[in-house]
Amino acid sequence: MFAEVVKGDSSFGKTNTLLQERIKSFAPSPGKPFVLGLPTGSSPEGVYKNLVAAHKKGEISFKNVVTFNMDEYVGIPREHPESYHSFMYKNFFSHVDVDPANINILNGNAEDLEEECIAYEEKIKRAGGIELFLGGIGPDGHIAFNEPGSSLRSRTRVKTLAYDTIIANSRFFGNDLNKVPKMALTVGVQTVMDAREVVVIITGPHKALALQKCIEGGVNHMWTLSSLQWHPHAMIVVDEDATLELQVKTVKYFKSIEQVATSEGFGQALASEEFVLRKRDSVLEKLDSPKSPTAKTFLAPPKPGLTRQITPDLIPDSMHERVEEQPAKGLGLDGLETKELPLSTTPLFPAVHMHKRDYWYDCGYCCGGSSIYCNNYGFCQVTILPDGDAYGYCSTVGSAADQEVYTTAIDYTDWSDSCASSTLCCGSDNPYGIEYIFLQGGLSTIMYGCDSAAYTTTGTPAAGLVTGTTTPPLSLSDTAVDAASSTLTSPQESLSASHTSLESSAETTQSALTSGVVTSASNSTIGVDGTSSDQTAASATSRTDTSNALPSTSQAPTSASSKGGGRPYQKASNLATIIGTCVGVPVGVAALVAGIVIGIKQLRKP
Ligand SMILES: N[C@@H]1[C@@H](O)[C@H](O)[C@@H](COP(=O)(O)O)O[C@@H]1O
Repeated sequence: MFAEVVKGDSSFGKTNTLLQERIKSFAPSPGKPFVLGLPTGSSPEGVYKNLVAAHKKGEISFKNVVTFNMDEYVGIPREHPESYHSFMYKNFFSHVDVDPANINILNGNAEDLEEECIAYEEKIKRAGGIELFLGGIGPDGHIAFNEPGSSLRSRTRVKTLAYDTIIANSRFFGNDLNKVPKMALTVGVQTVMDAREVVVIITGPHKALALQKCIEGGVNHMWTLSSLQWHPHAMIVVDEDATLELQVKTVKYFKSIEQVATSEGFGQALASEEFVLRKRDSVLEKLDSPKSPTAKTFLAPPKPGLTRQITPDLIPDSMHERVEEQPAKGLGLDGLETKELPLSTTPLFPAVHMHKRDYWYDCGYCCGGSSIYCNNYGFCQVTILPDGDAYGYCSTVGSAADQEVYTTAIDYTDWSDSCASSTLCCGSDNPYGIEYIFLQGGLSTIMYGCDSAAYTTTGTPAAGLVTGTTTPPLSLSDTAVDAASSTLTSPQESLSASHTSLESSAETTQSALTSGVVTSASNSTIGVDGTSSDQTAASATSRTDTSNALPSTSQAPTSASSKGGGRPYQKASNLATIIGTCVGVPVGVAALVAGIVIGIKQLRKP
């Protein structure tokens, strides 16, 4: 696309000059008329004036010019002053020597409008196609009446006018929108594009946006003129006002290339089709000459016998069939030598997976008939660390003498700490029994033992170790097992986490004990006068008074010199809660009974 920026009215002069040049150089004759596409509107008015003037001066004849107008309103008589028929005769045809038989304008009053449009396309074709289409645009960038959204491949057809166009054209109808026809016949975008050359006049600031969209934007059916970007010979002649929305760079670019082209002697010349064809023939002749390296004889003919199936047989196969199953032994895919490395003898994980876990067994297991228990009121905890250490923990609340937390740590490998003749029972006579459990092979085997100061003797692992199945004698619940499995972590992580957990457990328990979590149940649940004779039963059952509470951390043995000679004392995280739960229920029940008894007594009072 070429845009020529001219000043004011000179746009008409330029276009006029160009048209005259084209017609003259074409040298039209009755057998070879110049086919000219023409627009209406104020934009081409000046061009028509100039052409008429030139004709009157004898500079140009339109005798052998065939014209095809772009468009016409539907529904207004051709004699209507604003019909495009009237416009064309008034502004051009009546003043030049054009043969009326060569004038083609769409008939907006045709009985069959579609037929009229099809016939129009056919007439253009029979006339040899349009040599030059002159055009203008609407403010919305439409060319002819190809309103926004028109197909860029459209051809002559009936078109509904856009509201913007009706408003724009109302100036010709006394500014009365109702008088503006709503339909028109128009050549299509493709009809314009088929012309050998397209020249469009765009003037005035009201068309600046359309010009910008068409030149700087992409090809878009909302600005149908933009289709000219595809045209090999399109020229837009604009005035300065129309360039207002263009980038300065764009305007300067077009101005500069025009200057260069003119100074180099190219101007806006457009060789005739005949000239181009002649040129092409002579070029082909040269190329085909036997002396030419591109002559046909130089092109190697296809080798005889070399045949190829036109359509290859489509034999379905699957990808795996195309790939070699096994690479050649000793060779990798990329041809590199490979060799099998022996499997490492060091397992990634120790055969025995130690799971860090605090096992709390409820009172039932510790006290109620379990062969492993601390004593009648024992709470047992075993913490197994990934390095194989197991921290045993046992506490009792049975009596003042038993209210001592016992702890020890036993190396997994150091079975001398185990009771050599363990029967898995620390025994009711051993108030400081320790249980420890090892989970082996993902809980498939459970090893457990029993240890206490009294029972610690030297012995072999087998003596103190009993292997069991997944149903541990301590009846680990499914939840406990699941939780144990979920604690599978790297030894380093587990070790560090377990230390952190143990530290925080100690703090939690300390704070729980100090804040009286254990006693709160008795205060709130019992709700009876502590001096009542019924309290004795309640407190005897519940053991929730602070005197019976577990010792604080400071009271617990903390060194290897404590009973059992174990490692530093470790507190359990939820010891207080468990105790609270264990003792809370009987306390609650007792309180309820006590309350009822007191209530009955009070009722009986006169
Ligand atoms: N159908 C015509 C177009 O062919 C013309 O280009 C346009 C612009 O008219 P003007 O030049 O008066 O602005 O008006 C009408 O919509």
